[in-house]
Amino acid sequence: MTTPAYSGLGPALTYVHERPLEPGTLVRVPLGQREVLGLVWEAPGLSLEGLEPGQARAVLQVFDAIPPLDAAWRGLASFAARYYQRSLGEVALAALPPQLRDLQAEQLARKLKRLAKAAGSSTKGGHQPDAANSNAGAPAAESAADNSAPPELSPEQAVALQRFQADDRPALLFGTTGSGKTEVYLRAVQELLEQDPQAQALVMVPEINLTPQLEARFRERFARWGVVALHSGLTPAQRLDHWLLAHQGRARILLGTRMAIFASLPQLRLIVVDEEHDPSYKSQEGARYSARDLAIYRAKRESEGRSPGHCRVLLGSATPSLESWRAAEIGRYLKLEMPQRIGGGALPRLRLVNMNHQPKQCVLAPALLESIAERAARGEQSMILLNRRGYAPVLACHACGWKSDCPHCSAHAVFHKIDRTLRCHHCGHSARVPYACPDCGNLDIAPVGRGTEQLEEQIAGLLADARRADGGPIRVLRLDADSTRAKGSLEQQLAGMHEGEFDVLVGTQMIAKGHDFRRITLVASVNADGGLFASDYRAPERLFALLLQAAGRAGRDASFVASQGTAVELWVQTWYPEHPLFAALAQHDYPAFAAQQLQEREEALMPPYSFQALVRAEARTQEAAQALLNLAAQAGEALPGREHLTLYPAVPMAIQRVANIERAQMLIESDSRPALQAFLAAWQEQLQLARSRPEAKGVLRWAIDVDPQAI
Ligand SMILES: Nc1ncnc2c1ncn2[C@@H]1O[C@H](COP(=O)(O)OP(=O)(O)OP(=O)(O)O)[C@@H](O)[C@H]1O
Ligand SMILES: [Zn+2]
Repeated sequence: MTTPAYSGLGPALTYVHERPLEPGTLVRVPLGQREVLGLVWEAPGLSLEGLEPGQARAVLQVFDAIPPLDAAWRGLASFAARYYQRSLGEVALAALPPQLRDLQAEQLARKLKRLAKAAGSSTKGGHQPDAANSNAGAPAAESAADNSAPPELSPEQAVALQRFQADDRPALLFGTTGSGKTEVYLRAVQELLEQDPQAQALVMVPEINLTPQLEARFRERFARWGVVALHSGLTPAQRLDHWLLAHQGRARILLGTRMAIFASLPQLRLIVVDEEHDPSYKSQEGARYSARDLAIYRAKRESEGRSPGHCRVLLGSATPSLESWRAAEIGRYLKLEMPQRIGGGALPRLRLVNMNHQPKQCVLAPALLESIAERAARGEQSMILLNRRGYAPVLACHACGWKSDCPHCSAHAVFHKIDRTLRCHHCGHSARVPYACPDCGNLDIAPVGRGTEQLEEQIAGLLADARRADGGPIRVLRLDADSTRAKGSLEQQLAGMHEGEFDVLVGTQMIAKGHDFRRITLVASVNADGGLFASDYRAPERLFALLLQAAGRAGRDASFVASQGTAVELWVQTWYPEHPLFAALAQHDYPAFAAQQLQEREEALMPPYSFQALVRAEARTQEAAQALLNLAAQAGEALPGREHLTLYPAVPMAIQRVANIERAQMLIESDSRPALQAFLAAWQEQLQLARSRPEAKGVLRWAIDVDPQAI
């Protein structure tokens, strides 16, 4: 009984083999005219009696050079498929390294031999696998010696670690920015691996490129145990190597992005989820799983039949998700707190800039600009957050009202001055900036609004006369998805920032995340207001986290701050300085903010007090997309769980058309997770049936998003 790597096939398929195969064994099987990778799955109740010879096809190859995927892993895949409403085959096989699909059994066997040999020759002890070094396949240069001695834990770190180890619940490490959460992760991993010579640890981070320091620290300290990485930036060959090393238990530490939650780790005993609030843990395609939520499930599943705390989870954040925060408040998770920064440094003081009182058209308030210049002159760095890339979000003609809309999407094409293009950030459409207004011929078309490209240009202009500490002109660095497209450029630019090559860092949310900048003393946010009034109920939570995380990049080196005699500040330019969000921000009071948000959510019966799913349909016309959802909703009236659910009418998505495809969505809400789950499982059939109705002609696809993060 195997499930091939293609979705939409429904239940597993039956194959025969001359000898029994253990569940979890990787095989190659025929499927139609093709030969595909499959996984042997348990099929309780399946009987081969009465099966005519030739009715089931034969397994072609058995990958017996590696052990089968274990029961806990299979349990995780089944659960994820069920919970996120996808087929088991899709989830299970998408969780395997893609290159495995193209491999013959003997090729795999050869690869394993090579890996084993590399491991044997690269270190005396034989524990450090060559491929553990993710640096583009370069041979492992580091010796197996433990070359960096861990620092002594701060009292708060020591208490947190001790309490973590004395409990068996999932733990939420609520540690302020710069409180040294990473060191707690490192120590938890170290003590586990020392105490259990087999144990493996999984450490997840939102985006690995953003935290090269974290990766470096794990590699330095734990080289002897084999550290491998798993993320989308690896070559297919590296990904396979790393996966195999983890699967064989030879790499004992796996560092990865959300996809790593599905890695095979037969001796898994600890899962760390750093920056657990980060939206990137939720997949936005295929099975829309939350790696953080699956971490909780996986640890529980791994502990089944063993001691309760056999596999532990450690979530960490200075701004936890409200879901995790609440779980910690009610004792479902263990709450660990580290309110102090390492070195006792202060958190930045909030300075709200009331934009109603600034000179007209001002980009940065004069006082802010002055403060940035003064800091640069003293050798301090500043960081300016603007969560919008490009030069301007739209070009407009003031004569006729023409706007630079994307021809394929219901969205503006963004003006990028660098290459004079209009680029759609939704479908990727790109066109040259027109010389004159395409509608009326007016030559005077102008950018409206501001993106990072423009901010970078303006700041450079505004600070043209200012000087850095060495007397040279101020250097501005811009970091966003555009400036870091080339491989390695993000790492390189970040390194430059760390080394003090730049005075001002301008960028999107990627500059606010996790970085341990040592010389930043000022952080400014220049267009946060959008988040104050957005329609998505998660917008305030996102905005608060973003601002607090951004603020957390400042003043991280207490002795530097003291020696400079400087004031560490968070500047926020806003048209709404009275907004209550800023009062909580001024106090750096996440618990107060969370309490207020949770109260609102409870009153409105929003998650985490209710459970949601979003069904999205894509079609040639908006009518068809909506019709599919509405028809399926009608057909679902009698399904199990329905009485506990609210189905809202289908509506166009916020960006209704992308790449000429119309998109609609329907929100489903319930106060009962099991009811929602039961309904969704049964409802898929109705959605499928609704597709063949004439009203739904032109529907291309639909998908369910359980626990959606954006509505
Ligand atoms: N016990 C310790 N002794 C000395 N320095 C430490 C100790 N623990 C951590 N540090 C240092 O403190 C700094 C901040 O630590 P870290 O980056 O882990 O903070 P964090 O809690 O992850 O913050 P953020 O949430 O902002 O990412 C780092 O430079 C780290 O090397
Ligand atoms: Zn577009």
